[in-house]
Amino acid sequence: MSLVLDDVTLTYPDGDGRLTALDSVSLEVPAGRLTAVVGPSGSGKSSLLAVAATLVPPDRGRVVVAGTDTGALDPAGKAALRRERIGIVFQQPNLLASLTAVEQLQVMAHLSGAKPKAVRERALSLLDAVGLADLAGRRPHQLSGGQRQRVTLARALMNEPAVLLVDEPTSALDHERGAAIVSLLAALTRDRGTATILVTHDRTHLATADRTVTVHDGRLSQPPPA
Ligand SMILES: Nc1ncnc2c1ncn2[C@@H]1O[C@H](COP(=O)(O)OP(=O)(O)OP(=O)(O)O)[C@@H](O)[C@H]1O
Repeated sequence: MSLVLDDVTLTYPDGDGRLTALDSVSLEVPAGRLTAVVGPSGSGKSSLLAVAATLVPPDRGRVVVAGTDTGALDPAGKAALRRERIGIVFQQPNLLASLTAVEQLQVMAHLSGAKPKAVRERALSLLDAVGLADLAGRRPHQLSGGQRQRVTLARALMNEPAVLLVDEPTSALDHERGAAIVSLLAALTRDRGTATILVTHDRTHLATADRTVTVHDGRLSQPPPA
């Protein structure tokens, strides 16, 4: 298992008390498999991703990323783990306006100490994998919304993450382009062997996933009926 959440509870301050965003959540995401997470607004989906990304520590329970129990890590250790083992894709493609597509990927490897030529080759090969081989020299304003989201997917894979966390990547896209992004995500998950979580509100994407879990009031439940 590349990502394990074991009996995770997360609360936020709420007036005089605490709001339980995740309630004893356990989830195992194997390498090379796409797990979709669905649930109503406010049910805890983003909180689940934030805990899995080690951005928010749980009140209770364990988060194990690629065999590392993250509870034992200090902030620097968590930052290194995020950099080296976790790829994150947010709802909006947060690309840097002044950089070309290939440069967006190259900056990810800036701290890794890899040789610039090898970094550029990897960046170009990932852009090829997401169907953008011809657009490597374009800046974000010269790309469509779907193309920008493809760049963010390729960028998230730059450091060969074991875990890929993807939050509503299709919310800014029409249905057809959204479906194409999810199919691409499923193919990349299998090809690259990442343990992938996809948060989505679009149930038509679920057929593409290997497994679906539903969050309700911070609790995970079994797959919904098709
Ligand atoms: N930083 C925070 N402080 C306090 N409460 C929070 C915080 N972040 C989220 N919450 C609350 O925790 C619960 C779960 O929120 P979360 O963002 O995880 O839900 P979600 O399923 O991702 O929602 P959406 O689909 O609308 O994005 C909600 O009741 C929300 O109001």
